[in-house]
Amino acid sequence: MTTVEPSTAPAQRDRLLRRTLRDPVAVVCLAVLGLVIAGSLAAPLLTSHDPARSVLADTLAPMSGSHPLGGDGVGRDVLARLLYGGRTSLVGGTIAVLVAFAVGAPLGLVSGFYRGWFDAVAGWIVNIIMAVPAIIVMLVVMAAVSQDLNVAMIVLGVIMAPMVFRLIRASVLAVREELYVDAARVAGLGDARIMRRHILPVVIAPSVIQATQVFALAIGIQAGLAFLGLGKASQPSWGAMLNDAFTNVYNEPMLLVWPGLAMGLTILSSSLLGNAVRDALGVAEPVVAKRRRHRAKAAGAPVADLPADRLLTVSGLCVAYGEKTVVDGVDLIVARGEVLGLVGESGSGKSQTAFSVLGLLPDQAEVTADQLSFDGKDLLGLDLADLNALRGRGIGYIPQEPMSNLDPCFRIGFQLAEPMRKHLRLSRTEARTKALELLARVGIADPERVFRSYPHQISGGMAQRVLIAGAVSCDPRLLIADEPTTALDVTVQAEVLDLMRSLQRERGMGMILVTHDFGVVADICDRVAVMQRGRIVEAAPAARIFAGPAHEYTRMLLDSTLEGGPARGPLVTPAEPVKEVTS
Ligand SMILES: Nc1ncnc2c1ncn2[C@@H]1O[C@H](COP(=O)(O)OP(=O)(O)OP(=O)(O)O)[C@@H](O)[C@H]1O
Repeated sequence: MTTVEPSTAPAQRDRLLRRTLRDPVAVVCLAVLGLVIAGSLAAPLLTSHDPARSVLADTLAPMSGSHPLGGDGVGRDVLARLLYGGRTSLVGGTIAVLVAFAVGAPLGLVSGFYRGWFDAVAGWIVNIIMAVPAIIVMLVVMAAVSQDLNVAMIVLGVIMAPMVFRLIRASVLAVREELYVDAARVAGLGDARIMRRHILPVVIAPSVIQATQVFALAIGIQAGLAFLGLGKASQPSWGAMLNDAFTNVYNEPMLLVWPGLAMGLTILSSSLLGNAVRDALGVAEPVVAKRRRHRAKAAGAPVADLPADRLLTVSGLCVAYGEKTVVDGVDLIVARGEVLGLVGESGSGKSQTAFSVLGLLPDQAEVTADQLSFDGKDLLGLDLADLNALRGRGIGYIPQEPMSNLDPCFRIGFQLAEPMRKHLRLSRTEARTKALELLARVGIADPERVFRSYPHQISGGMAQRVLIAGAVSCDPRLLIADEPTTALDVTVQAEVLDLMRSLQRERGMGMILVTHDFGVVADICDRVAVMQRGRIVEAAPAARIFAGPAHEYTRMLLDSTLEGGPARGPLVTPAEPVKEVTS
């Protein structure tokens, strides 16, 4: 097995920066924020005026060489107040973010991870803080403790900590139930290690967006307080500038423009930058790209040498999570129009293999392969954009849980039409027509109604038909179906399998059917690869497997299916592969 060096934190940061900088919106936002930060840091160099000093003669002074943006209502230089006011806003926003995360993040992590009495007490305290009217508390603190706007920002940070707490707690709760976290526990990893490896990476992306929101909100609230006249007179701020500008709005309307513009641009840029960073974090690190880069250095078999009918070639595929190898040197081939059953007990690595082909594994997965090619294209050389174009168009995917794979917020029609508009460049009307045809094709009696429905308004069987329609909508050459019938009623299972088989024949698609059920294999598969503990132990035409399985593990799986008996425990056999005999 070829191994990939675990990526270092600086390398991850570099990758994140590079990905963020690929987004033009992020670049503009960074430029605006950079200007605001540079302007406020360089304020003493850019202006010689004291932002708090009034000169009667400069009251509402027009723009001039000595006052590039003029004077305000009490004769202070507007440019100086704008630049120094930026400092107040940026420092205030940063204080609020730091306090909110310093209080909310550890509490959220511990509460979500350990639950129990700590979670109950923390939840109770958080509810109390959230019930307190924030603005009144800040007014009281400013009146009783200090007029400094930074003190108000500390209070604001504490008041916003519950938002951070709830977000982080919810993220931790979502991930702590995952099987792989249980596996890490069972493997004897300590809590700190599990948190660092499995929990923190999940929490970072939502935290980034939350931090930018808290920052933007804090700047707005700070300006609001200053607008109300709070804060020290010696502390210039954009809010105080707005206050002065309103007093003189009829005489000098431009006074409103500068602080308004500075505030608007800063708040907008930090929010949009948060979205861009979140997107960059959310785009799965090119697990596949990792693998590709790795492979690019190695001499893989030239894709051009593959037989013309070969659709997918997987050779020497390995997937590891830290010390744990979950796919260990898997070789698979799928010919055009062929249905390959990938069979094995739960946890044998079937889904991980399928997700490797789709490039859908999480960041933590270390993936390597001697070869991974699809339809004559070396998947190892594709960048993320090409891979995205390939998913849907080249490779379709049918998941196990139909309901959780449909977004409850959008109508079925929208969810079906959107990929077609993107991949096939169809107009809204064309995509609608095609979606309705597809719904009819997958056996939905009233396509119009289902098209207009939300996911909760249809049954599980219908939802799976919708997902099948979606998977074939962009005419993929390979369909990967991960236990597509497991979540369905027995009576619906056979219909869905029939549907998949007829669609596959009619469109000549290759298919990988991930299943643990030999009954399903018998129904639909041409060839079978049997997986045990991350390895293919036997691969052969389906008829040959049914006639006489060569590997003991295959025999055991087959027996348990045919007997219809209770599931047996895992069979401990040497995972020695039985080589495929090509027919
Ligand atoms: N993110 C992860 N981190 C660590 N281990 C993981 C992760 N995801 C999956 N695994 C582990 O990889 C192994 C293979 O999982 P996989 O989902 O491929 O099994 P499967 O054969 O498809 O089983 P099932 O039929 O139950 O889905 C399992 O032991 C699983 O716990």
